[in-house]
Amino acid sequence: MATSINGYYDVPEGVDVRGRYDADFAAAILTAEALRFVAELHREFRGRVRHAMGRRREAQRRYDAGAVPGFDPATRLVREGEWACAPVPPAIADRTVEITGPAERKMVINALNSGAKVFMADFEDALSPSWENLMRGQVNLRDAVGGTISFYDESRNKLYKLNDDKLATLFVRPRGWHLPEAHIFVDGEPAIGCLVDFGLYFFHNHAAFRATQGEGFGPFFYLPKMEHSREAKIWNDVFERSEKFAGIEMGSIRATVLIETLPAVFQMDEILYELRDHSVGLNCGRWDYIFSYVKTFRAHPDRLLPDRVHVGMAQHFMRSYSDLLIRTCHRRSVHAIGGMAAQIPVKDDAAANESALDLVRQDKLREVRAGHDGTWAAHPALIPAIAAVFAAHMRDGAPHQIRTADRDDASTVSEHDLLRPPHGPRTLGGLRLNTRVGIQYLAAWLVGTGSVPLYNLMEDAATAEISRVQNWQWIRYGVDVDADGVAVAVTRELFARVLEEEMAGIERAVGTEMFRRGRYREAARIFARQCTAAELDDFLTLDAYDRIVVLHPASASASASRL
Ligand SMILES: CC(=O)SCCNC(=O)CCNC(=O)[C@H](O)C(C)(C)COP(=O)(O)OP(=O)(O)OC[C@H]1O[C@@H](n2cnc3c(N)ncnc32)[C@H](O)[C@@H]1OP(=O)(O)O
Ligand SMILES: O=CC(=O)O
Ligand SMILES: [Mg+2]
Repeated sequence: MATSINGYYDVPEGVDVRGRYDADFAAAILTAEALRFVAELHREFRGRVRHAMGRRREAQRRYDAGAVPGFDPATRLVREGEWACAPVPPAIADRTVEITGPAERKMVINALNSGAKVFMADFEDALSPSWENLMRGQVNLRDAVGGTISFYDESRNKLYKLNDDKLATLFVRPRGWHLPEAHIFVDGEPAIGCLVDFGLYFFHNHAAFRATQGEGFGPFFYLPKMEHSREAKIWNDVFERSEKFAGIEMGSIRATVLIETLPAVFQMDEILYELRDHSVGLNCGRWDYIFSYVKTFRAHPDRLLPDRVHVGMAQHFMRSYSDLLIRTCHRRSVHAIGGMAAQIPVKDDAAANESALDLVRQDKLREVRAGHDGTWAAHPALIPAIAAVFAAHMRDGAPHQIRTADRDDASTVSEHDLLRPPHGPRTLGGLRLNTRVGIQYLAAWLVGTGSVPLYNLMEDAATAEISRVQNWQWIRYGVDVDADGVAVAVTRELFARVLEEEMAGIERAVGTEMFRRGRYREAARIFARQCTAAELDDFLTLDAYDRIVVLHPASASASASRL
């Protein structure tokens, strides 16, 4: 039932919705019952989330004082013990190609029709978390699960709707634990963002999903940016609480955790253990992982990164991470999913397009040979090539390699392997590229677009973070970069000049009118402040979040407090 009173959302006790009123949101998503469910999750788990965020800060203080992350002696028995996660549900035994993308209407339809086995609808790296994007995303997913989603593109006179068969199975990625939702207040504080994403989606879709997609299981989730198994335990308890609420069997909800922070690589067994009844594996979130390496070691000038383009999966620390992840997952009977190659189709240059495709194929070949059970695709046009590589190289023609690639050789991967600094050149070109990309990404994010094509690569929040923290690191330690054969120290002055020149370059490239209408100057100010801050900010998107918060009524406070 539509739940509005004179253009206001009908909210339960203690809940205040400060986002724009929209009759569709009120009718389809922000019902009093759904908001009550979200508020109950928030109330039950806020203390533990706050504690977990505090423990993150404590750990970072230890790293800042010279410590390095490592395996926890207290949980040795979990790592060494023989146990397995619950069996993989049949509906997702085959996850060889998973397409990802923001929960935007046309993209949701295209992704579900894409031929991929799974579609991960993203409220995280690929989505700018504005009120409109989040709520429209929820409406889109509800229509997708209900099978009614369609979209009419006027400019093309084209109607988008779901295929009759072979749709991808839906996973949803809520935001990380650190982000608040400033448009929904519970008991006077902003709601925990990921519990809003999870709670609204679960409330409206669990029954339909299990009936039409999950073959009795589900809904399915991807869980981002965790740093410790205590955070996985919170998710596990959120799932159990939700299953009880819905009256469905324990273990119905399933989730794949992204291992995309450096501390988490030492917690993979522990994370799977906490989620053992709800787990369907781990994923190599390589871009946030690189970002996290810099952030974790922000006080360690002996661990500086080379140019972003050189920090690939062939670096020793990245290969070790992927190998250990595969071994850990297969030992616990779940999928080890690969990551995202950054290359996307090049539209107007056949040769460049072929080389991009070739780089994607090489990346996927490395993954399937290493033992990954599936991988990510950023764009539908990449799916046939990726699927072909996996089909040709999966061991024994099975839908996964859980039992055929044990990777016991990776049991020797050590702390030293996982932490070994990457090598490669640092160049002025790298500083320029970081700056150009970081500003353009942030400008897009501020106007509501969370994933963009830039210089023929996919850029999202995770890749933009690398640009930001790498610049910060180089400025902070005044590193020498190669400028056409001459060593030049990166100073604030050099960065200021680079920024000015890159802004001029962006203006030339996008045109004066677009530059004026876009939020490039604001993006440059935020990016510059972050790159030159005395202390490295935790997240670019947390700092910039207040700038996309639009409250109704306007009298409400515009500032989201930190969790
Ligand atoms: C680090 C990480 O977290 S990775 C995971 C998060 N990142 C992502 O999910 C990125 C997903 N990919 C994308 O957003 C886009 O592909 C981009 C931004 C990289 C490229 O976008 P564009 O250059 O605009 O794509 P392009 O114009 O080639 O799109 C062509 C068609 O493919 C569709 N398409 C492109 N990417 C996707 C996708 N990921 N899912 C569904 N459809 C897609 C477009 O909707 C478009 O459809 P149309 O022809 O019906 O209009
Ligand atoms: O979320 C994925 C990543 O690479 O980051
Ligand atoms: Mg990520």
